[in-house]
Amino acid sequence: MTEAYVALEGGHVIEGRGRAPGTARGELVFTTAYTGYEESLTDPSYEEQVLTFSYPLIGNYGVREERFEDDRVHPRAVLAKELTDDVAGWLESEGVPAIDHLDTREVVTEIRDGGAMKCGIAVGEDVTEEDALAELEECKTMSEHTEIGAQVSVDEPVVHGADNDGETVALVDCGAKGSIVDSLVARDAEVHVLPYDATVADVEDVDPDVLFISNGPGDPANYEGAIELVQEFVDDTPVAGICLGQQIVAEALGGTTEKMDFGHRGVNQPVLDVESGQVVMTTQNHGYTVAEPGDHLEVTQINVNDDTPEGLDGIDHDVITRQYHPEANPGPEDTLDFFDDVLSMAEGRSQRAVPADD
Ligand SMILES: NC(=O)CC[C@H](N)C(=O)O
Repeated sequence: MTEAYVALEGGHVIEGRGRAPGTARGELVFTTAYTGYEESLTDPSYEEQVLTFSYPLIGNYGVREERFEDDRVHPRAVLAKELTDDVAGWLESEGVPAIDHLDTREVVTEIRDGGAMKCGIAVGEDVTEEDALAELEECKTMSEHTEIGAQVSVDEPVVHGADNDGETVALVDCGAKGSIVDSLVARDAEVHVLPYDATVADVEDVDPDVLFISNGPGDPANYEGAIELVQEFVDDTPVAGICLGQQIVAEALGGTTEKMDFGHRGVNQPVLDVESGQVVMTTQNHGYTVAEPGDHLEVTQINVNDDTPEGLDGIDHDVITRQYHPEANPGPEDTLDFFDDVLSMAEGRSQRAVPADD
């Protein structure tokens, strides 16, 4: 039988059943999502993390490419109570180690008590606990991955919806989920996906109606280029952001971010809209949060469980951001209208920029 070990920060080693071979290391996190494993596993925001599914059976409806958010699996390794052969085979073909038949309640409890932590993974015929511990030894914290944007971003600009007549969006790709592009294109936007380190001139070339900062992995402080773009354009161009995008916008406009203990990952996180009093169910996947919004941003939505900021509006600029994932995939579609709000804000800019003929 294949050996399989997870070495947790502090040296505790958990044993399971090997489902896809290899060694790996990363930040150990868990998601409570009970559906949408294909979307989660292809979400670039999981780059450099090891993903534990707390839901006990993963893979019961197969693996289909049309549900992928990107063209590869992003977590470094996958842990679950039970993985189907479909998912295990997919992970093996992607070279991503996978382990099941371990006590995921124990893993989740360790993370809840100790916070998201480093881990080492070893799966294979001849691997030992020491191999997993050696991986743990080499593991970096998320904020030490200073070049993580380069691992997940496009290298060159890519245009989607070139024939659309709607607003022009410059989407800074810090690891964008495909569904963000799809949600904008479906609303008639022309979306210019730009590398995470796009320059001011690159954005000026697009002359966007809105500058949109995507989701993405790692510490928002490591995206200096995107932070500068927001500072450069916010006076004249509406700005939107999702997840990492909200954190980058806050950093750019005088707010601060901080690491959470174990973050929010799942598809039923309740969010309160402060003004309307309405609660929506949201998809989340983040380990950092906005700590202070600063003087230029107002918190419009909060997480019902822990009051962390879930939505920000510009006080003196056209800015809207969300900490959760309005594009769903996986998860509930309660908040898709965020994209309508972003494009209405952009329309205001395009009307200002193009004076009426009459
Ligand atoms: N999904 C995301 O954009 C994640 C944002 C950031 N990397 C975090 O962990 O908080």
